[in-house]
Amino acid sequence: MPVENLEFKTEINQLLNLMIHSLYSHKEIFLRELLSNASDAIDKARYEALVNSDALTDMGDWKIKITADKDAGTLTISDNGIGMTKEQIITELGTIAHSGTLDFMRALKEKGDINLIGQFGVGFYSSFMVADKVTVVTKSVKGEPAVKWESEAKGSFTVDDAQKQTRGTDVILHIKEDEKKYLEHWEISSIVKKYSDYIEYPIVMDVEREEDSALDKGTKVKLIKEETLNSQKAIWLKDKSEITPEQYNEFYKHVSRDFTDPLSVIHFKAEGTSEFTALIYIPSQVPMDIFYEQFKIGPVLYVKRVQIMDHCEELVPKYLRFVKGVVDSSDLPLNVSREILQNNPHVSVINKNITKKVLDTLADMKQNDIGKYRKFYLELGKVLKEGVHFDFQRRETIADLLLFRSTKTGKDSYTTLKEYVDTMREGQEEIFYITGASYEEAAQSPHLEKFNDKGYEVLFMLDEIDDIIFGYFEYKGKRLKSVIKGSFDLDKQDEKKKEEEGHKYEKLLSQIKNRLKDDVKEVRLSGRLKQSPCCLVSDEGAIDPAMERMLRSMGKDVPKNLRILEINPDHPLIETLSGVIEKDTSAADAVLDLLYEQALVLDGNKPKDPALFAKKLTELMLESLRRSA
Ligand SMILES: Nc1ncnc2c1ncn2[C@@H]1O[C@H](COP(=O)(O)OP(=O)(O)OP(=O)(O)O)[C@@H](O)[C@H]1O
Repeated sequence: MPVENLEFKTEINQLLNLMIHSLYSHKEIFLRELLSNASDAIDKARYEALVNSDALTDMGDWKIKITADKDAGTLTISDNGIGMTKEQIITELGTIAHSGTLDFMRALKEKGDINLIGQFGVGFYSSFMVADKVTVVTKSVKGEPAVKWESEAKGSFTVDDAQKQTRGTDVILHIKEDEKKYLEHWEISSIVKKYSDYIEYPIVMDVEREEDSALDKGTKVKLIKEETLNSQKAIWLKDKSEITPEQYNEFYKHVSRDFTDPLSVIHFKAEGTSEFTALIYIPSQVPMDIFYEQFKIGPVLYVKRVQIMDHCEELVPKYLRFVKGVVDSSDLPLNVSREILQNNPHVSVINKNITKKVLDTLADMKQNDIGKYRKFYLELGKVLKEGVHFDFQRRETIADLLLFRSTKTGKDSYTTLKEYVDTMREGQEEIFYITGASYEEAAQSPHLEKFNDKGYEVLFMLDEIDDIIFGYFEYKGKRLKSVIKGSFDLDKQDEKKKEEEGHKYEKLLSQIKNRLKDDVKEVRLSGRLKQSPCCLVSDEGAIDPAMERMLRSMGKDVPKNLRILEINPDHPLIETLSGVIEKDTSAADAVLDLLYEQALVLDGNKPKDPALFAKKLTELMLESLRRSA
């Protein structure tokens, strides 16, 4: 076939430009990435051989070979893995941008930090940090002719026929003039030890050694010997005492594609009805895409040391989707399918065990190292708390792990549900909470006035999903109740007073109802206001306004939900207004409109008609200035 010249996809081009000009200080990671690709390719071939016995005849002797040719200035990484067909190599290495690349470019734009590279699957392209040209020669397990891919990362790559008899891939790096140290045996060997020691296939290299000659005693001869650079033992199968914290961290970076050290390591072996080993990590940073649908959930699944699946979502509940790691089961069949996984008793035992271990680890951290726990919570608490809604059995255990700011903690401290309940006012039957977009917004809400006045603590719920999670939750027999929904009478005296005032304000209430009939469903006297004249509240079972706004911003069709306007009978504005309306029913209509618009603003909304609102305010300001002029 003639040589084909193809263009890289735009995003890949941008990435390649970055790689070529990168000042990133850990360029050595290119080798880690290529060895990891080689190991993945062997995993795939090995799996293929196991489930499809016709596919590979020469299975076994799996190996990754590194060859440094100082004369040619090339470093070659060869594997006898699955290989690529022509079609695959064009898509995989040029025309589709893997999600890792896209996420990396996006993160780079936001944070401008090349160090983020370790977090994303930009693996192969990191070769261009040390090479000015890369050639890939590969032969697929599918038996198609071998292909050669080549590029200098200048916008395009070529694809051509190649001569290669054996299955697998050779990645040949033409090392840049100033990166020649990567052709040295000691350098390569130390990088392999540092990053890729746990790779379970031998990573070998030909090394020249001087040895005593067997033929001519007393003389030395130079011999080329193949040496294995890695210890090859799957880290999760080693004894804990044999593993250093650095090795644990390095392996974490390998499985998670995160470049920061993990927050916690959980390594355990289960024996009994189900036999498995798990090496699970809690990350220290929230993964960028954790709230996207395409986020890959679950640890890598191995069955008897054979990698079966990159991410096995059946092994962890969704609210623990931030955990990364490896599970190696001795009970599952090698050709395990998604259907088998969904109904397999061993899988549910593993899931239960991991869930318990992670929750226990978090509880322990919270108890013994609250600083570290807060760091975890600020990053990942939002995901963990989904468990209160979805994991009925463990909802109180998870609830005990949650931290809240409240009207009593201030901005920088936290309380827990347990502390809240332990210090509840006598006779208080419910746990009060307020939703809001920020601490400041919630803290200044008029809905809190009476609660503050009477000394009731109110928890702040600042994530959009909070109302859904906590709206129907009971903790130790106490219901959680939103202070912006339903009506409140915080003491018996208030109730009586409201009855009397209801009579006094009858005309005012009916006039407001009349004036705002299209905007609010009800107008009533408030039991929760102290300083403000009015506020908007929802019915007990209604959707939270923050949630409603979020759904609308996502383009969802949410039915219009009329709110209730509550007015404060003790506020001088309301009293004066009532006096005016008693004399002339419609004399204060403009003020009633403003009152409603103001309640909307306080609620985090725009006024109904911002231009009209501004005009009315201007008129009022002018009037007041004229009076004092
Ligand atoms: N040695 C290899 N043998 C077979 N296929 C390979 C090899 N190296 C790369 N590939 C193919 O090229 C694709 C792109 O590789 P790249 O390193 O850029 O990203 P990735 O490995 O998919 O992502 P990540 O680095 O997150 O694992 C791989 O998914 C794989 O399909």
